[in-house]
Amino acid sequence: MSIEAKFLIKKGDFTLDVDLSVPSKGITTLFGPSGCGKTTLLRAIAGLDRHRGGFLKVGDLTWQNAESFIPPHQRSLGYVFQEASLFAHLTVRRNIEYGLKRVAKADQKVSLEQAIELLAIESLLERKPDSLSGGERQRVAIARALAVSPKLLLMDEPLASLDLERKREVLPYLDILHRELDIPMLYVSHDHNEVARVADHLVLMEKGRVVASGEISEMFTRLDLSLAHGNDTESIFEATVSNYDEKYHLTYLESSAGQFTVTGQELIVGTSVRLRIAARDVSLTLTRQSDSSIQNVFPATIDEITPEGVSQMTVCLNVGGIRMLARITRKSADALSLKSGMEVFAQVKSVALLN
Ligand SMILES: Nc1ncnc2c1ncn2[C@@H]1O[C@H](COP(=O)(O)OP(=O)(O)OP(=O)(O)O)[C@@H](O)[C@H]1O
Repeated sequence: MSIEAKFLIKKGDFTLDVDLSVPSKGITTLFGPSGCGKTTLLRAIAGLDRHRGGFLKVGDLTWQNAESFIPPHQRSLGYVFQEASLFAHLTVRRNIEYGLKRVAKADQKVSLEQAIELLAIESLLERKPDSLSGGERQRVAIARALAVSPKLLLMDEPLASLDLERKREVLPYLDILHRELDIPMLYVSHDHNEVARVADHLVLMEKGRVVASGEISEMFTRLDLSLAHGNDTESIFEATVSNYDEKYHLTYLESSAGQFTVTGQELIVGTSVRLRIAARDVSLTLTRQSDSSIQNVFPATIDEITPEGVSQMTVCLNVGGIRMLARITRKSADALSLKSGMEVFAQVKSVALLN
C-alpha cells in the first residue's frame, strides 16, 4: 500500500511539481531547504489549498483526482503544526475531544484514552493551553490529531519551535506512536538529526521538486545526493539488543552488518534500536587489525568512492548488505589503492544510539 501524490501548484514565482509514491506505513520525512515547498505539499495533501489536476490516493482511498475533490474536513487526517494551535479557551481535555464528533464509531481506531496515554498527558487534562510548556502543548496537539483516528498524520516541523531539551522530551513520544500505531505519518523537517532519528523513508526536495525518495539508510548514503557530502554525513543501522556484559558495562547489538558493541546502556534484550555512525568515525584497513582498541570492526566491500573537496574521499561500503560511509583522506585512499569492489575492513570508532 502506498500514498500517491501528484501536484502541479504555482504560487507567485514558485512552482511545486511533484509526482510521488511513498509507503503508507511508518514515518516518511519531507526534507529539504527552507522554501523548497514542503509545507505547500503538505497543505495540498490535506486539501487546504485546492488545485486543479491534483491527484492523491492514500492506501485505497482516493481523496482527489480530475473528477473529485474530498474537502479537508472529510479527509481522515490529523495535522500537527509547528506551533501547537490549541484553542486557548478550552481545557486540554476539551481540545482533544474537539473533532471527535465527526468520527463515526466504526472508524475510531484510536480511543481518546489511548491518545491520552500514548502522549502521557493525563495530568494535564484540566489545564488550559497557556499554562503548558511548549513540549506539553505539542504533545497535546499530537494527541488531538490522533484522537480522530486519522488514516494519515501530517506533521509540519512539529519540533521546530522547541528548544533542544523540549525536543528531547517530545521525541520519545514519536517513537511510541511509531511503534504502537499503524498510522502513516508525513513529517516535514529540515533538521538532519531529527530525520536520522524518526524517518523510515525520506523524500528529498529542492526548488519545488522531488530530487529522490527512498528508504532512510539508503538515502543517507547515496553518493549522488547532497546528504552524503556534508560535515555531518552519517549512516543509519537498525539493530537489536542481544546481550549486556556486566563486567565491562558493554551492550551488544545485532544487525545485518554484524555485532556492534556500545558502552553502558543497560537495555532490554530484544529491543530494537537505531544506530548512527558518522562517516568521519569510520576508518579502513586492508587486513583485520588484531592489535587495535577498536571493538567494532566489520568486513566490507567498497561499492563506490567519490572525492570530497581536494583532500578527502567519501567511500560507500557494503557491510552485510547495509550501506556504511567512511570519510578518509585522499592520501590514505591512494596509499591503500582503494577501488570499487575491493574487500576491506571498516573500523568504527564511535556508534551513537538514536533512541
Ligand atoms: N501565497 C504565496 N504566494 C507566493 N509565493 C508563495 C506563497 N506561499 C508560499 N510561497 C512560496 O512558495 C515557496 C515554498 O514555500 P513552502 O512554505 O512550501 O516551503 P517550505 O519548504 O515549507 O519552507 P520552510 O522550511 O521555510 O517552512 C517559498 O518560496 C514561498 O515563498
